[in-house]
Amino acid sequence: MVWHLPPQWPAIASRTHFCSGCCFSSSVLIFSVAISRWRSASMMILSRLSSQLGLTGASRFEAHHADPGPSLSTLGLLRYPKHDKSAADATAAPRNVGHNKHTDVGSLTFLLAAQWGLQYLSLTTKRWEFIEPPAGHAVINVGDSLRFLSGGKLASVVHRVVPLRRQTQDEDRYSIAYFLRMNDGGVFHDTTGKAWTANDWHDFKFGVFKNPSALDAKGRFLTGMMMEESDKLEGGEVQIAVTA
Ligand SMILES: O=C(O)CCC(=O)C(=O)O
Ligand SMILES: [Fe+2]
Repeated sequence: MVWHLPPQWPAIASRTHFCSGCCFSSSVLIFSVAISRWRSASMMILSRLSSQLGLTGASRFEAHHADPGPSLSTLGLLRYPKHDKSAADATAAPRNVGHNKHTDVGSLTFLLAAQWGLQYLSLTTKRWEFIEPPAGHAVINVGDSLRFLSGGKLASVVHRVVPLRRQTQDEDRYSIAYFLRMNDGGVFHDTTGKAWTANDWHDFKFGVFKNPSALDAKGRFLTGMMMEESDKLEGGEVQIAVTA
């Protein structure tokens, strides 16, 4: 889903550079306004989806995302450092820059990025396809908990971040993601019928991100059980995990 950002919303979507010092501290207010607006927009989307699916009362998606939580909803600011494997100092250059294939842990993700790099796994072509950074818009992903809560009626997108040219990225890439997550203790069932609380699923999946080969050799949890049958991709796999 691509979401149009109204012009009066904080102008952070088109930024292609942030430093961790002055840029960040001068942006705290902007980020808090952004979080509040993205949360409102996310709740509106949840409400429309609940109505479309005929959900009522406590089974509506909004009921699992009450404010104040507690919840693990969060804002992430990601930097993918530039690198060039063929450069003279290639040994010192960052390697394996990107984000490995995954589905998002929570309910909805509001993703802003002005630079290329995001790919999704097309269920139609069975290939990784680049998503053109949509100027003035956010990309919105359905995450695992919303997919499971909806009993599979809503699908999560398997996605990853890769350098545009395989070994080279000419500039740092930045993205901002607002992750709306269910209230702690909220329960859903995965595709095997196993019950999880939202926070247990979050913690388990972050363990998988850190150590996929030990905890999730088949990539089932990484991909929110979206790739049970169709893990055959054109273009091969890349193992990438480095952001800063
Ligand atoms: O940086 C991006 O464009 C995507 C980041 C992402 O998929 C994530 O943090 O879950
Ligand atoms: Fe993601």
